[in-house]
Amino acid sequence: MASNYSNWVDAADEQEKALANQVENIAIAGNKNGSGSEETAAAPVEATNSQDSSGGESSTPEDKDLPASEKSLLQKLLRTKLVQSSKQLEIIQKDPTSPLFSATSFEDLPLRPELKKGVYAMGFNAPSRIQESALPILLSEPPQNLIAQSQSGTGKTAAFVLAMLSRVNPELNYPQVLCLSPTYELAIQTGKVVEQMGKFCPEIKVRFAIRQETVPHGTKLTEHVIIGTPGKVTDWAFRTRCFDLGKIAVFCLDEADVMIATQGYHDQSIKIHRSLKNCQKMLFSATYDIDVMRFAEKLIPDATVMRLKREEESLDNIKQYYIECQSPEDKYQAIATIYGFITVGGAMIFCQTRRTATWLATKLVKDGHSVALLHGELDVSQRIDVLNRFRGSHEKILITTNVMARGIDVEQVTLVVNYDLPTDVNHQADCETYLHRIGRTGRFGKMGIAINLVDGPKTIDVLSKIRDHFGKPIHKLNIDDVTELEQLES
Ligand SMILES: Nc1ncnc2c1ncn2[C@@H]1O[C@H](COP(=O)(O)OP(=O)(O)OP(=O)(O)O)[C@@H](O)[C@H]1O
Repeated sequence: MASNYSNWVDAADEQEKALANQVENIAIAGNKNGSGSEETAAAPVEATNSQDSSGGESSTPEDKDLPASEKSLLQKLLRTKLVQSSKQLEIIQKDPTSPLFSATSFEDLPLRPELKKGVYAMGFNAPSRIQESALPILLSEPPQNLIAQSQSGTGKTAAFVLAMLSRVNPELNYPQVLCLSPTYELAIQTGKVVEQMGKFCPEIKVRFAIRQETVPHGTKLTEHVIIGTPGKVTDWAFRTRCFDLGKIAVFCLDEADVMIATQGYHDQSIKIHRSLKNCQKMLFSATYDIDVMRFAEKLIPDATVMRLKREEESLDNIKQYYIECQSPEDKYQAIATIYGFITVGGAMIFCQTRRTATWLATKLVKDGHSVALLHGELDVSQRIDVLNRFRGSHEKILITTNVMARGIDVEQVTLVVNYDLPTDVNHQADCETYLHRIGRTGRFGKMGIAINLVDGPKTIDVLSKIRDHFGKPIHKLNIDDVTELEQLES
């Protein structure tokens, strides 16, 4: 059941090799300056640290070429669909059909007063549906196991962080809670949520088990919570032996489906899972395909399972569009045009390979745009630097690969563009990754827009499969046609 790749990034690498020829064609055809793909792909990635003071708002050559009416219309489309007040959020949370709905308040949940204080300090007024339904199970005595599915951006992280922190006994100075994340960035982000929610529990200490973190030989960890990636956690648990898996009281697998379905993660996660004793287990994700869910249920046979129906998986607050491109040049041109419209929020542009991402970022920078680039090959400090700059809106556009597809929560992302549609190694539609990618926008009830670029029968077929899978419309967006835009807006 597990795929043949040792991890998420390796899987992307393999896809990169498989797609090499296709990328070559894009590069050659898409480069107006006439330089070949190797040259552009290998160009220094100034894109990561572009100091363009325009911040993405300057008048670009594409801006100037566009009719003013068209420009203002797409801007309006983006703006009106994206800005949402806390009043609107309150209304959404009272709508029983919304995944953010809750009948209860945080006061009704069995949370410690310090944790409630932390939640309110984060500006959360009411729990979301997943928080409302998962927390009573996770906080019950005796502890119960849970396999939970909830749409992207609906507050799963807050749910499991509250459960994890509730179970810590700060008087015991050893790791009691273990949370596994598939990527370095996600582990750090979860750690930040732990820090914020645990603000009034200063006695609870957290340790990251991620790349570049080391533990001197013979050390025993005294922190209560470990958040890390499977490789480093395996290393610490079985080689360094700086903590005892047998003493872990809570085990959380975030993005559980990819942890189960990707071979390297699978092997490490299962090895860790096997060494747990008397431990509460919680699995969270926005997606579980049938095989993964079957496996998860076998792994934790006594777990309560919370599943979504297929038609509930994708969120209505994320409007999906596609732009039909005639050629690879056209695809680049579409991005350059869209760039001119991003005056609010931020955008994430997903490419299938590091190479395409690098090529696209380099070309956009050469053409005078300010964009950031993040992929798995950058070193750790570069990755964090790029993400922080993007979070701080220093760059409004992040060009990236699947490494950023899951879990990353950047509130102001209003637009996701699939420069390449997500496909597996067999070039088939990767519906789960699609859902996670578009879920980087439309966080917690905000409106978001996802735009897919298609450039030929193969990609149109992939998009049709994705549309049929989720049963949600993906509208055609003709950025040259103002009337069509007007219709789409309504
Ligand atoms: N009860 C709440 N009230 C208001 N905002 C909330 C609440 N719970 C979570 N949020 C906010 O909603 C955003 C999305 O939450 P979170 O990252 O936990 O979603 P998720 O379900 O884990 O998403 P993903 O599937 O992408 O991992 C975050 O910015 C978080 O701070």
